[in-house]
Amino acid sequence: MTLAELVPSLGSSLQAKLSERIWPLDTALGHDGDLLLGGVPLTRLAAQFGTPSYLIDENEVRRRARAYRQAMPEAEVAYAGKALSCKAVVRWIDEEGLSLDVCSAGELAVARAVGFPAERIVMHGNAKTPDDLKAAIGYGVGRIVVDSLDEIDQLGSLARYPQRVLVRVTPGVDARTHRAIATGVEDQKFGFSLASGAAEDAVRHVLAQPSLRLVGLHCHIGSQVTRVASFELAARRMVGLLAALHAEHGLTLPQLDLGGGFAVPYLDGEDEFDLTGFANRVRVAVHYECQSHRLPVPRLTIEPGRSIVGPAGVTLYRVVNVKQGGARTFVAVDGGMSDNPRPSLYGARYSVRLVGRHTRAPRRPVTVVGRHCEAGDVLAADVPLPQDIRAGDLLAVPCTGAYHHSLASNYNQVGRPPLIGVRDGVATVLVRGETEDDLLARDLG
Ligand SMILES: Cc1ncc(COP(=O)(O)O)c(C=O)c1O
Ligand SMILES: N[C@@H](CCCC[NH3+])C(=O)O
Repeated sequence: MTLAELVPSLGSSLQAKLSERIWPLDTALGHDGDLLLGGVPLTRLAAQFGTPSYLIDENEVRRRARAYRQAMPEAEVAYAGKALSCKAVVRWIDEEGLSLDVCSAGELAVARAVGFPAERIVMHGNAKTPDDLKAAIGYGVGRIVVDSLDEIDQLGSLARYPQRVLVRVTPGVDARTHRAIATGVEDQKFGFSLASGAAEDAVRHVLAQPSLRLVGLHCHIGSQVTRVASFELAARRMVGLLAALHAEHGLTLPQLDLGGGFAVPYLDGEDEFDLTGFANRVRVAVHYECQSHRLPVPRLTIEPGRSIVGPAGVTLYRVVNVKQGGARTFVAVDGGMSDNPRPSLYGARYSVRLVGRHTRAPRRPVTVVGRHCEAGDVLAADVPLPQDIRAGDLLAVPCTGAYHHSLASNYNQVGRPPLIGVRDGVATVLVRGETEDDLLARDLG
């Protein structure tokens, strides 16, 4: 069963729902080609907040958070804040009873600002700075996931017993995702290799630090992972390591964190991740392996980021011009790689929809490009849009809630767009957009 089928919609709408599954569940068709997100017309949001704007549907985020808890009630679900971190979203996550994965003092500061319970915070990072570690210790975060021998030494001298830690392990599992976001394979910067014995060395190193208390192991095989079998394999290998540590040190580690990485569909027709299948197969694999090694079953943690917030987000753009260039028609919008670098980084593909007017014009493939000074600033190649698309039209891009706001830049001195929350017909500015004054204020000349 997929996440969309697991939990019924929280909100209700009298309007017709969109059949495409890439929009938040409550997205409704409005008048004259408008769409309603969280009960608010997109044309009204564009008029009120300008474009580009990031929109996030609060009910969709909450629904997804609940679906994870429901699919794995025995596990801890820690939202990965790197996907989208701001006070409101972190507050929703807290209210839904999830834990939180942070990977910098900055992400922790957001959690602290809303009083997120420290014991439900896990800190990650392959190169945590002394400031990151001090912030984590200062707030008393529940667990720190150590990722290098240097870090273990440093944390050992900064922390007071019992600072709980997990060791990040690279299990040697190829999750068959984009190379830049595949983190379970050998020969890369994250974690300690299982195959080489580095993970067991790291455990010995932690055990030698009197201020640290080892409570478990962690792995994260990558992001936008579609294959449940990859998670299952990683889980088996991790239990194998728990068993080896039990044999060598007599250690019974109570926690096993299997990371995040659950894929979401970006294009209509792409499959939803099989969340129930994942939960069942991983549960069975862990129980089976534990039984065969005569180990107690550890408490599992999973860390979904993208799959909690990605499909809850929509970005609005205004068309600036339409140009025939060689073989292609370019539709240039008022945003681009500064608000969405994913196409340039990962070759990510998106669907684009004209909003706010009806047209009978046939659709033809166009290339939606941004405003930045790079030929590679393409937001969506070969997407069908009506032939009469023109300057001033409003475009909406779904599935932009994860790794858009958090990856945004100020390239070409462009201010980052606002983040607008929508829920039950009400829109709220969650993070205001950056102005030229904001950018100039940091420039001390
Ligand atoms: C340690 C860790 N946990 C969780 C995540 C969240 O991944 P995703 O957003 O793909 O669920 C990441 C990012 O890939 C990560 O590095
Ligand atoms: N930024 C990546 C995901 C990184 C996951 C974090 N480890 C993306 O947009 O797909």
